[in-house]
Amino acid sequence: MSRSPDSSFSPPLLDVLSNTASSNSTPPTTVADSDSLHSDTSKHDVITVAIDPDSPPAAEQTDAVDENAPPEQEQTLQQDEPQERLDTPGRARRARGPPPVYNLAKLAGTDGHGKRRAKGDIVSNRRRRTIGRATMIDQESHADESSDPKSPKAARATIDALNLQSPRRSGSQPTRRQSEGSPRSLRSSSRQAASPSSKAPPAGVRTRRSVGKIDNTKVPLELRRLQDTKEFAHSDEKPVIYTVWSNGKYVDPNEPQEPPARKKAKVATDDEEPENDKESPEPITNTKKRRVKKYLDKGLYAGQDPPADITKGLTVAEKKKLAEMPELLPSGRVNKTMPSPMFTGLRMLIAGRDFKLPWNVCNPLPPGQPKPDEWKKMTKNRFIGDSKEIWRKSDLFQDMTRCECKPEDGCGESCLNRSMFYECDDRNCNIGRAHCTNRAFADLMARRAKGGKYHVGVEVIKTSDRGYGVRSNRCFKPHQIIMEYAGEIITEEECERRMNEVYKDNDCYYLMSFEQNMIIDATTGSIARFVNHSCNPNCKMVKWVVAGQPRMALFAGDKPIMTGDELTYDYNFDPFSAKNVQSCLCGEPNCRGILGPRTREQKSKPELQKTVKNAVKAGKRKLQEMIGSEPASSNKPKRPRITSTKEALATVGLQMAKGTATAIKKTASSVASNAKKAVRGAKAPAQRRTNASTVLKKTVANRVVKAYGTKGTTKKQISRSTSTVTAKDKGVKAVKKTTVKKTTAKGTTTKTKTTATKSSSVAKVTKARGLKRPIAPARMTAAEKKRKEELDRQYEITVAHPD
Ligand SMILES: C[S@@+](CC[C@H](N)C(=O)[O-])C[C@H]1O[C@@H](n2cnc3c(N)ncnc32)[C@H](O)[C@@H]1O
Repeated sequence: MSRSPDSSFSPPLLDVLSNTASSNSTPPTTVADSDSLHSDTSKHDVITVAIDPDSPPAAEQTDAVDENAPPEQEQTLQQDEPQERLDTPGRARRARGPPPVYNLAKLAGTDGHGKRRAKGDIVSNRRRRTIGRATMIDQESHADESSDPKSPKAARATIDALNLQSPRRSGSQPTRRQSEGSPRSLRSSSRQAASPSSKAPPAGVRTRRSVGKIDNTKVPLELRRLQDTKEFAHSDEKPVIYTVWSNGKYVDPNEPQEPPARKKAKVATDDEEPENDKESPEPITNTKKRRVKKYLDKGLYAGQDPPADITKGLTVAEKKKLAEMPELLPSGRVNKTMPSPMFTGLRMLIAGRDFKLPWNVCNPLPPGQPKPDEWKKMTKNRFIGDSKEIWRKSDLFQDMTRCECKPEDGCGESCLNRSMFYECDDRNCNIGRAHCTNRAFADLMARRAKGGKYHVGVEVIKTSDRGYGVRSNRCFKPHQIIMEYAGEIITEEECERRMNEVYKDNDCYYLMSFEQNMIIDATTGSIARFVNHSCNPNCKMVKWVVAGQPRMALFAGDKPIMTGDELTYDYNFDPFSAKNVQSCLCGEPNCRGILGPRTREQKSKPELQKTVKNAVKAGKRKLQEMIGSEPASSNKPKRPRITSTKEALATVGLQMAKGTATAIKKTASSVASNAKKAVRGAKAPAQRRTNASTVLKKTVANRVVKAYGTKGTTKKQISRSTSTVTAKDKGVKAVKKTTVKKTTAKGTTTKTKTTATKSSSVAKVTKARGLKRPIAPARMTAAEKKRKEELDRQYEITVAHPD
C-alpha cells in the first residue's frame, strides 16, 4: 500500500505518539487522534504501524523513507527540520521510518460510504471518538484546552515541553501539516515557545537531572508523580509494537481483507476467541478485569454487607434496648442463615415482634367445590307476612341505660350489658367504641364490609356423609363471633303452612324458634344454616339483643378455631318422636349416636352453674350500687353469708343490737321489687330503676340454642317440643324467697333468704307457652310477666328434619 497525497491521515510521528500515549496511559493513538481531526476517515480507521523487531535498523528505515518520499515532502523536511534531528541516532531515526500505510477505511469496510464533505456535509467540526480510552478533541476548543493547565491537552503539551531537552526535540519538528499551517501547529507552539528558554543537554541524554531543571511548580501534580518513571523519561525498554484496531477488533495487516460484513457481528464467546487475538503478541488494549459473579447463599438479603453503624436510624429507646441485647450486635460474621430484612430487620428483632404475613394466604378450599344451588342467600333477618305487625318492640330495649363499666374494664365479664346478652352500642355503653369489647355484631358487620374470603371467614363445603357443611376460612379466637344466623321471620301459622305445603317433600328444614313465638326460616337465609351438628362442637349458637332486636349468631367455642376446620354446634336435637331420630355421624369420641338431646350429665352442669352464679352476683352488686342500699366500696368487709333462717335470725339479732336495720342479703327479685317501688315512689333517676328491673329479668340462663326435629309435626307439636326444651333444658332455677321479718322497737328488719330451686311458677309459665292459647297477661303476676318475656327471648333453634 502506498500513501496517497489525499490520504485521510498524515504520517504519524511515532516518537511523539509513543511518549504521549504512555504519559497519558492511553492506547498509542494520540497522533492519529490529531490526524483524525483533519480527516474524514473515522477514528477507528487510524493506521498505526507495527514495527518488527527483526526489521532493519531505524537508520535504514529512515533512509528508505528519504528515498521513497515524494520530492515535496522531502523538501519540506529538509527545510523545516533542524539538522540535529537528522543526526539523532536510535529512536529518532526509527521514528522517522516510513510506516506501512493501510487504508483502514477499506479494511473496515467504510470506504464505500462516500465522501460526505463532497455532498456538503461539513464534518470537520464534529467530535470524533477514538479507540480505547477515547480522547474527544474538538478542533476549535483545542487552543483553549491547551491554555488550561488542568486539561489533558495542556498536560500533554507540558510533557512535550519537558522533552525539549532532548536533542532531537530541541527544535520544533514540524510535520508537513504544521508547515502547511494546519491546526496542529497549535499544539506544537508550546514546544516552540519553550525551545529558546531551555538549555539543551548533550544529544541523546535524557536524564532525571535534565528533567529536574524544569520548573516543577508548573508541572501538574500527576505528571510530577511520574517524573521518575521511564515513560516520563521517554526511554523505552522494549520494542514498541503497534497494532491496528478497527471497530474494537484487532486487524492483522498481513491477512487478506474480506469484504465488509453487513450482518450483525457475532459476539465472540470465550471458547471461540478470534485467532487474531491469539496471534497478537501483546494487545495494547485495556483488558477489562473479568467480573466475578456473586451468588447469594440464602435469603432475600443474603450477601449484603452489614451496615457500618447498625444503630443509625434507631430511636434512643431502641438504642438502649439494643445495648441490652448483645446477641444483636454485629459479630463480624456474615449471617447467612437468617438474614433479616434490610431496613426493619433490626427494629423487629429489638421489638421482639414475630414475622407475620400481611394477610392469611391459606385458602383451604380447592376450586370446583360443589355449591348448593336452590339457595337464596340473605344476611339479614326479614319480616314476612303478618310477623311485622305482630312483632312488637319491647319497651325494655327502649329505655336501656348505660352500663357502669370503666374504660379499663373494656365491658368485659363484669359488664351489665354483657351479662344480659345485650350488645353495647352508643346508647347503652358507658365507655364508647374505642374501649368496648362487647360489640360482637358490630364487629362482624365491620369485618364483612371489608369483603373477601378472609373477612367473610366461612365457606360452604360438601361433606362426604352429612350433605353440605361450613368450614372456616380463617382463624377465630375463642368466643369470637363467626356469622349470623339470619333468615325470614315468620309467624307460627306461616311456619305450619310452609311445612305442610312448601317443605312437605323436603329432607331438611331450616327452622329456628326465635322471639315472640316467631320462627326464623333460613331456607332463604345465611350460610349458617349449613352448619352441621357435632356432639363435641367447636361453636355455639347464641342469641343476643342488638339495638333492641334479638339476633342469633354462631360464635367460636372455648377453643380457637383454625383455618379449614369444619364448624359445628350442638343441635341439642330433641327428636320429639322416635320416627324423627337421626343417627349422628359426627365421629367424635363422645358421640351420642343420635342427633338427640344432651343428657343431664352432658349438659356441663358445673359450667352452667358457674355462669349463673357469676351473673347473679354481678347483677346484685350492680343493683345494690345503683339503688344505694349499700355503699359501693370494694374495701368494705364482706358480710357473713346466711345459710339458714336460724343463722339469719342470729345475724339480725346481732345487727339489731348494733342498732342497724339494713338488709343483709337481697335476692335479685327483692331488689327488683324495691327498684320498681323506688321508680314509682321515690322518683329516683329513671335510668337506675330501669337498669334494676332489666337485670332482674335477665336471670342468666344457658343461651346455647338447640335444634329439634319437626318433620311431620303439627303446630301443636312444634310448640310443645319448644316448651319441653325450654322447660327441661334452660336450666333456669327459679328463686325461692324466704323472708324473715323481725319487728323491734327500732323498726322492722326484713331478711330474705334465697334458695335456687326449680321454680314452679316459671315452670308453669313455660308450660303455658306450650299451649295453643297463650296465657292472658292479666292472669300473670308482674314477676311472671317479666319472666315470660325473658323466656320468650330464650327460644331454641329449631332445625326441622325428617327421618
Ligand atoms: C341444618 S341442616 C345442616 C346442613 C345440611 N347438612 C345440608 O346439607 O343442608 C341439618 C341436617 O344436616 C344433617 N346433619 C347435620 N349434622 C349431622 C351429623 N352430625 N350427623 C348426621 N347428619 C347430620 C342432618 O340431616 C340434619 O338434619
